[in-house]
Amino acid sequence: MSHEAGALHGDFASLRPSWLGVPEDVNALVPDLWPANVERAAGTLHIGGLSVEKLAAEFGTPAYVFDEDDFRARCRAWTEAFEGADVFYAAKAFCSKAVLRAAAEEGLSVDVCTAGEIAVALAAGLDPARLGLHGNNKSLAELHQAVEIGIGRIVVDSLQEIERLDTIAGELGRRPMVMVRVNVGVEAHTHEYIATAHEDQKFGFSLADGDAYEAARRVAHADNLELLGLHSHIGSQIFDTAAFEVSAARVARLHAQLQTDLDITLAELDLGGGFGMAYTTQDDPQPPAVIAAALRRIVDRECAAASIDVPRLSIEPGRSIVGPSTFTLYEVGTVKPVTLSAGASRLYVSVDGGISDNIRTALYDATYSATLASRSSTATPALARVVGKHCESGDIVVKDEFLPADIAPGDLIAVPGTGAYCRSMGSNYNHVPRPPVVAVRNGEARVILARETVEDLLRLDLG
Ligand SMILES: Cc1ncc(COP(=O)(O)O)c(C=O)c1O
Ligand SMILES: N[C@@H](CCCC[NH3+])C(=O)O
Repeated sequence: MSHEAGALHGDFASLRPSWLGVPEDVNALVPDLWPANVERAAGTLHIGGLSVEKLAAEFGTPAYVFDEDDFRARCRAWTEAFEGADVFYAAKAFCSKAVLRAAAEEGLSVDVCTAGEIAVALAAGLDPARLGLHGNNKSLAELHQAVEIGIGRIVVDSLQEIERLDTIAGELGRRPMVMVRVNVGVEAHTHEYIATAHEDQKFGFSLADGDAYEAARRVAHADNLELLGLHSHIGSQIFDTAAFEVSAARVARLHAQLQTDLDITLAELDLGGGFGMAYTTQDDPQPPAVIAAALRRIVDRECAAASIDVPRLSIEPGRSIVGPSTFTLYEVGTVKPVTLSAGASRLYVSVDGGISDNIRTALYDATYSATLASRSSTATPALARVVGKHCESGDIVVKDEFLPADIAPGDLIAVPGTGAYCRSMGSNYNHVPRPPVVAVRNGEARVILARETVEDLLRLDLG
């Protein structure tokens, strides 16, 4: 069945965002939105030479399809741009043994923020000294474990935590490396829920009211803690280099002030993560080299002004490394044209996943794109919305996209840019089991995170 009639009729322009143009070729893949090894061959989407139909037949849908070489190349792009600095892969973006191991093989350290993420890193065989532990409410057990196994750095987030950590370290006879998370007060241009350095939120110590200074002073004077340096992270999915620059300048100034006032040397300065990636044509991320040059320039300038040595830098990108490396493969179930005002219609394309495998659209109003993956089509582009199978009208995966008007049940569609904060924030709402992650490398596919099953869910239901 074709929905061509009406697809481009009526006042449909008012239904789509201004940046979304009608594509000349609805089968074309917008470069930069797809993992490096994805192409359309004989009509069908392929990754590393494997067709999505073959992947769907072998692993089922929905499935996250991960381009491992793309991920590794992005790891290297950050380590090369930040040569001489430490790059921590932020495991919260996506955490599995294979991915943490790959990051470590490419020379990255790993940022973890719970006992669960620590467990995966240890199970992957990572050296605890290459882990950094974050969190605004780490439990006593988490702090104890971190000190006991010799985690490389613990980023403290409250005065209570400094006391707790000092006590635990004393009891264990250890002296952990500590960083102080500074809230630099930068209003980052991103969704409110993923900005972390405006004043009214839970992370870090305020720079403006002196809390950060006091926290660093207390760590420096604690009996059992070693002050490694300061840490700042202003939020996530940020494109504005100026926001990173202002933040780096502020935290570098505090770094210099503490060195002078307390007559100590702070070995390291961590500038956090949050670098944006492209989800649609409206996103234009800066390459790592540009970001690195801008940040280095600021830190060098501040250190020169204070006549102090430039500290070792570290950063913590998550999304910008793993996000673009993955697409989600769905099967289309039902296709429903919905007539809206002025006679225009929108095609509701329902897929076999939804808010349970990608909550970002609902939670942050995030934008994604999609393509018909199992074949190409000569049909007219129709304004479509990709929705899930959940009992929730906000269950939207892709809010606005042009898909061929002949899209039909049984077709496969692919949504790129789903490597970060999709599987890791997944749920089993409506008892929909979480999809697997299938890694493709050297023309071979393997499951690195298994599909959850209904049996898994029933096992937890004790009656
Ligand atoms: C402390 C910290 N570091 C790193 C990250 C990673 O951010 P992103 O995935 O946006 O690079 C986050 C998440 O925002 C974070 O809270
Ligand atoms: N979960 C958020 C990012 C928060 C990152 C952690 N501080 C997202 O999907 O964009």
